[in-house]
Amino acid sequence: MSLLQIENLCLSFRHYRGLVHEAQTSVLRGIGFDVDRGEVLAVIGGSGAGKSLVAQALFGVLPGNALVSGIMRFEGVLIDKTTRPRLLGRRMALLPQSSSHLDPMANCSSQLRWAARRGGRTIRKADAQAAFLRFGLPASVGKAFPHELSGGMARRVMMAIATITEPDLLVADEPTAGLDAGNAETILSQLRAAADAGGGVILITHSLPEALKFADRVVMIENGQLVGTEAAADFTGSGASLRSHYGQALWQALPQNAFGAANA
Ligand SMILES: Nc1ncnc2c1ncn2[C@@H]1O[C@H](COP(=O)(O)OP(=O)(O)OP(=O)(O)O)[C@@H](O)[C@H]1O
Ligand code: NI
Repeated sequence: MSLLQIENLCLSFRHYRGLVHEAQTSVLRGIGFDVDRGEVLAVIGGSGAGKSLVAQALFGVLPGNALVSGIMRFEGVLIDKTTRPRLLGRRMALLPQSSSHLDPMANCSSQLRWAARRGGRTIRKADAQAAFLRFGLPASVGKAFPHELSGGMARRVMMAIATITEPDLLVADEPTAGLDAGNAETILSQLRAAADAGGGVILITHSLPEALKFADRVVMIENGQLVGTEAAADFTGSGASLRSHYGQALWQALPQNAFGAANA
């Protein structure tokens, strides 16, 4: 049984035109994919494609004017209002795209401890320091407030928070945005290690090379629709093994392949 199944996920936003006319804008249409234990699944697509909304729908953190339909299951159990609170933070955790999700009024160590407690764990000072160190952060970061962090540090603090309970499913929404190559590699390697240890990981990214280096499969989203699911290993050579046009186009668009094609 898959760790996570998403079937026919549709999402639209309700808004008003003028004072009385209600309209709906459809932003996700018929999205479906599975994630298995031991797997990193990359969700790739351009800006505005709908990647973050898939994650927000899964975690139930959409704005009030969102209308969602479709089926999501965690280990076969339907994710709904009753089951989701038992899963969040314990069995599945989200690394959000924006660091505005950190509480501006609390230091990083408190936020890490809260996350652990929400997931049913109590951590000691040494555990907190070790969690920060895993992402290249000094122990002193524990006393820092979010406004004292650089963008890349804030992202790494959020990663420490998301992973503190060792969730079965980790969804990382553009985890390397704003990070230098070394820190990006650290985070992506930790995601890979979480999957290799038996968890499932969804890696949301713009970058095909990043996805291919760390993921097993790649799901492609364009304009709110799924336009291809490919094994990462099929992005090779001329791309003849790729089943989707979108996958082939993405592969051909990589600079090294365009160079190869020009010299073929
Ligand atoms: N609260 C909202 N109300 C209305 N439209 C929204 C809302 N949030 C997102 N959208 C729209 O839904 C679409 C998908 O947004 P989403 O944030 O999922 O894109 P994304 O693929 O994550 O992009 P990026 O790579 O830039 O983060 C966009 O067109 C966006 O404008
Ligand atoms: Ni996004």
